[in-house]
Amino acid sequence: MSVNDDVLLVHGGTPLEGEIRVRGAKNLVPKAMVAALLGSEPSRLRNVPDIRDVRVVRGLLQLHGVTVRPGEEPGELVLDPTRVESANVADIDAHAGSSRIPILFCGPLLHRLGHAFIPGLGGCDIGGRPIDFHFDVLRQFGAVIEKRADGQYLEAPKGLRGTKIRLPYPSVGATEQVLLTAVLAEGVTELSNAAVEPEIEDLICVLQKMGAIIAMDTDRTIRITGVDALRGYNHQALPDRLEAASWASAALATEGDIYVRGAQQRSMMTFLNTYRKVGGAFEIDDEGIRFWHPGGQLKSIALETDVHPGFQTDWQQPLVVALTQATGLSIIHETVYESRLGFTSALNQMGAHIQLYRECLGGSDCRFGQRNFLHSAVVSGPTKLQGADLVIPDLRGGFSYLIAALAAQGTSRVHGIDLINRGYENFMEKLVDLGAKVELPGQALG
Ligand SMILES: CC(=O)N[C@H]1[C@@H](OP(=O)(O)OP(=O)(O)OC[C@H]2O[C@@H](n3ccc(=O)[nH]c3=O)[C@H](O)[C@@H]2O)O[C@H](CO)[C@@H](O)[C@@H]1O
Ligand SMILES: C=C(OP(=O)(O)O)C(=O)O
Repeated sequence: MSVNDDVLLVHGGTPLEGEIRVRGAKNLVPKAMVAALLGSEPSRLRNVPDIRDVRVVRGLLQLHGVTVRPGEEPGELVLDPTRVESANVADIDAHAGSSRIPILFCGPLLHRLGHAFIPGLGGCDIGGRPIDFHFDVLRQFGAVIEKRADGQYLEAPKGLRGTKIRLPYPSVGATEQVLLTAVLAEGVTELSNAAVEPEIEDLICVLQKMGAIIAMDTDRTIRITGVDALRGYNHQALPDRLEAASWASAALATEGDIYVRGAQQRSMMTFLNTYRKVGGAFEIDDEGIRFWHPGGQLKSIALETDVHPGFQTDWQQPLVVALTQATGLSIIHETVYESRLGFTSALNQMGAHIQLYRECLGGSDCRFGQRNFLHSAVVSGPTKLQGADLVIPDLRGGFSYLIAALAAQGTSRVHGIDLINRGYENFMEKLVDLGAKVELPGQALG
């Protein structure tokens, strides 16, 4: 995509109507691809979306000697890790790209090669995003970590041994780090205060198919019994509940009606409850979920993001755009990332009334109270939005700006749209299919 392609003109005021499809989850697929590194034979992953985070991990795996090729059905990848030991790894930095995933190569590479090099990480700029939990748990397994100018170098001189770990916070990435390391470690690992997001359960399903022994208790404890070797897997990735919720929020904000094929009730229950409280309508069938604005006024709500089964933080930004159209004061308390509300200043430029606070507004005190982070918001609505010049700050913030521009009167210029390709497959085609009036300057869409 050239620099000029990275701007989208959005002519707002048209409800989004029609059907789109979501495929495998951005927060599962790249991790399942990394899991293939642990196997002694090829794995098949189905329902793989064509998004940048998948391409980045594909490049990293290939660099490590994994052959990745399309399978028989569309969206299927076959990952063959049988030649990892003979790979000559070079130029890893160039492939790290914008994703968080390279950190999850640690355990699998330590098992296979006895060493690993992890370059700087990407991912959304929505808080400090430290990786201290990852390195703490790897040390507990027996890894030795050396910080170098261009990244982290790891070795496991005595191999990796099962251990008892308690996470300070139920981090998704650190839980996955433990899973991907413990399955081939010697002995039993007991992880408490683990994250239990649906994508983690799906990763556990992948690992169990490979031959791992993993038990999940009801109290955030996961017990992994290390095994000597793992096979390949054949797995259909769970659908992207975060993308599905983004389109649901778009339907609400634009007074539209969108059938999201692939959306699943089970992984979206908390979102669906909130959607209903706001006044959004939905109807669930075996193939997907239809989301629509039923007419009348939307209702303001108090919303707190949290780890699963709480309200997922990645659902927050798109829903906030819809809340600018709700009557009264909505309160948002972001408890997962300290800086995930900065995107609201552009919404204010468009006519929204959103005030940020350092205090924990809403139900509970969180890690960010008293620490000077603007992590609570009060949204006062409804407000008419006007088109504006917008610069995309991060993945979900970017999609939120698209929704705001579509809900607004007039034309917006949305800069930096390529970032949205990191987690939304074919989003421009989907917008066109839903009747959005969008154009890439100098090019026809749809
Ligand atoms: C690729 C992927 O799956 N990304 C998801 C994953 O990110 P990711 O796995 O990076 O998020 P985590 O759950 O680890 O982060 C949650 C919190 O823990 C903190 N933390 C995390 C690790 C660490 O070593 N130290 C530390 O302090 C973070 O700063 C953050 O405040 O889960 C997030 C929370 O559901 C989602 O928003 C992201 O979309
Ligand atoms: C924060 C997100 O992703 P990542 O962890 O990949 O930056 C996201 O998907 O909203």
